[in-house]
Amino acid sequence: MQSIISIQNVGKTYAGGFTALKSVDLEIERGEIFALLGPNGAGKTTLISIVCGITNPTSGTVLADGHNIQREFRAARSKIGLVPQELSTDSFESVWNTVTFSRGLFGKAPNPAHIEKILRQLSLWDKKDSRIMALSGGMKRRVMIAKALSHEPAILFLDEPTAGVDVELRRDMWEMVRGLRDNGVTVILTTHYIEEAEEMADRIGVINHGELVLVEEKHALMQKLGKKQLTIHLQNPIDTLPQGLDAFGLDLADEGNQLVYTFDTQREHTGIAELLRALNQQGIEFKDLHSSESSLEEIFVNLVHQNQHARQPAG
Ligand SMILES: Nc1ncnc2c1ncn2[C@@H]1O[C@H](COP(=O)(O)OP(=O)(O)OP(=O)(O)O)[C@@H](O)[C@H]1O
Repeated sequence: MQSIISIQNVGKTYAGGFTALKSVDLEIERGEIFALLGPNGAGKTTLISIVCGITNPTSGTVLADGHNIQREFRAARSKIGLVPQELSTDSFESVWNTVTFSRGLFGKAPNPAHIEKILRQLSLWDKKDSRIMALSGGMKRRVMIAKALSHEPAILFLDEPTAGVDVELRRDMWEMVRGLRDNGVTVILTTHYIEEAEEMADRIGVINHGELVLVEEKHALMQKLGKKQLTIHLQNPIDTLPQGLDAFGLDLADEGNQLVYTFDTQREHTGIAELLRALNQQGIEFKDLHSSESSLEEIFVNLVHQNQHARQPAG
């Protein structure tokens, strides 16, 4: 099946000569939640702005549901809802009028039932007659989402949707995004909260210095790059590691009370059985074992770090 968004060879050099995107290729599948991660200034907003037709690329093409964003702007844009990073809604208008007006901008016939549905979904129904400027920051953010959904887009972009919102609203928004996906909407979000990507995304793309350094299904990514650690709590502390355990690359922790064994989740044999046998042979007794998996956050930090090292000139 054709991807809902096709980004081919997209590059962007700003007027001042700064290259924010090099040559990005990315296919977004219909109905997925795709999280775009990257440090500040990596090029996430630039990429989103190009896909939404707000910024022109210096090279390459973008198709939204088969429509070229530059040559067929109206058709392509009508497929897209965008919730920008900055809250720009601060008017005297009511919530209802604001959201209804947004729909009209896309040339869609009025549909009060649809507007009511999204306001209810976003817990804004009882605020429908309130002026935007009288709402809290969290409520304003919900209005931004309602506006983006007003014309029934097939694709929703959320640029940092939960920056600065409280935990409750964040959870509500995750719930809402999942609901949208269940209704067939494709969601692309950027976030600095790795937890958010870990919780929500089907696939993850990592962008760094204007390059897409990785695109992977979330579980595969965690499987592939994740490391597991086994912590062995010893019966009696030891000062040094016996030579017989050299092959395992163990670390001594907690003043000799713990041994930490790190292994790749990808490997067929974890080596745990051998390690436990070796401990037994060395007469090292333990009272507890505890294993943990690296989080997406650790994986992400490693990736961005590696990428930075790779970019530094040798010498
Ligand atoms: N209009 C512009 N003119 C010149 N440079 C720009 C312009 N807009 C963005 N940039 C630069 O392009 C780079 C990428 O910016 P962009 O906003 O896309 O990053 P981002 O990944 O969204 O960052 P953040 O996480 O901080 O939002 C930055 O170095 C930024 O300074």
